[in-house]
Amino acid sequence: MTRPTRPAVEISGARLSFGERTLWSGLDLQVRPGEFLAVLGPNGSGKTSLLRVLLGQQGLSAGTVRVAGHAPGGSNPNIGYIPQQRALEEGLTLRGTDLVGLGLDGHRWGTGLFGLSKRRRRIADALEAVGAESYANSPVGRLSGGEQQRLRVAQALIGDPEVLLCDEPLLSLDLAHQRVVSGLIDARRRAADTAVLFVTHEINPILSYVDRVLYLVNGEFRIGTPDEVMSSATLSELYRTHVEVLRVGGQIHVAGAQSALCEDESHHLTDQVS
Ligand SMILES: Nc1ncnc2c1ncn2[C@@H]1O[C@H](COP(=O)(O)OP(=O)(O)OP(=O)(O)O)[C@@H](O)[C@H]1O
Repeated sequence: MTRPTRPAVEISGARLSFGERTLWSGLDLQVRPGEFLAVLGPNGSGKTSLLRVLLGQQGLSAGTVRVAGHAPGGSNPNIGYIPQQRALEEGLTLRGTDLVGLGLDGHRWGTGLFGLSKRRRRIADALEAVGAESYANSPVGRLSGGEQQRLRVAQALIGDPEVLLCDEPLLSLDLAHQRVVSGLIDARRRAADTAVLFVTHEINPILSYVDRVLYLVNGEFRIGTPDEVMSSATLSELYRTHVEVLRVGGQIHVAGAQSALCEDESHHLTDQVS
């Protein structure tokens, strides 16, 4: 599919405040078609809120935003969304094919036989792309976290979105599944020029895919390549305390500012021993 040449996401002069508290302000960001942007920052820095703004679920306090050429809100079939990983209820009898088919809602499909068979084909292709064919007819509540997550990726990608918003899609997946899921997302943006905004606490599993980082801390932010943003100088400035960034074996390890970063430590240790 040919993508428009305009930015996939355009954010200008954006501010989001709740009462006295400003999560971010003066945010200007343009995300290109096919670009992979990682959104990083400690708990409560406003990463999920940014996705909610792009989805039209949260209004800005100031500024403007356009996603796939439109103001957010309504159902926008040009946006794919992978929500934060939550285990689906065990008793849920919905099958994988049904879950993935929900991703086609908002798209126009004929109701005749042709429309239905086209829809079935589309669902089968999406399931195949994430390697989920073997469990596509099982009740989703009985599947493992990794299997459920593959189905969510298929659901988000089935409409061939221009913009893919991912909220911690690797959370609670083991390393092998982290690689599979992040690899699928990367493959799609390369093949179809899909812009990816990927909220995460841990950059290492996706480091080789990331073009730019948006790092949010305490009302401040930096935008740049991983080398520009993930440096001792930049993070020390952002956290207003000494932070040491080490590159070891192609991975980034952040030390210091323990209280602000403590949740990252277990992930770093996991990665180090792998
Ligand atoms: N509608 C709202 N009204 C008031 N406060 C809100 C609202 N939505 C979010 N917040 C607050 O804004 C802050 C940022 O929340 P957000 O979920 O965006 O952070 P986050 O960076 O995604 O955090 P985490 O890493 O913990 O998921 C939190 O302190 C949250 O309580």
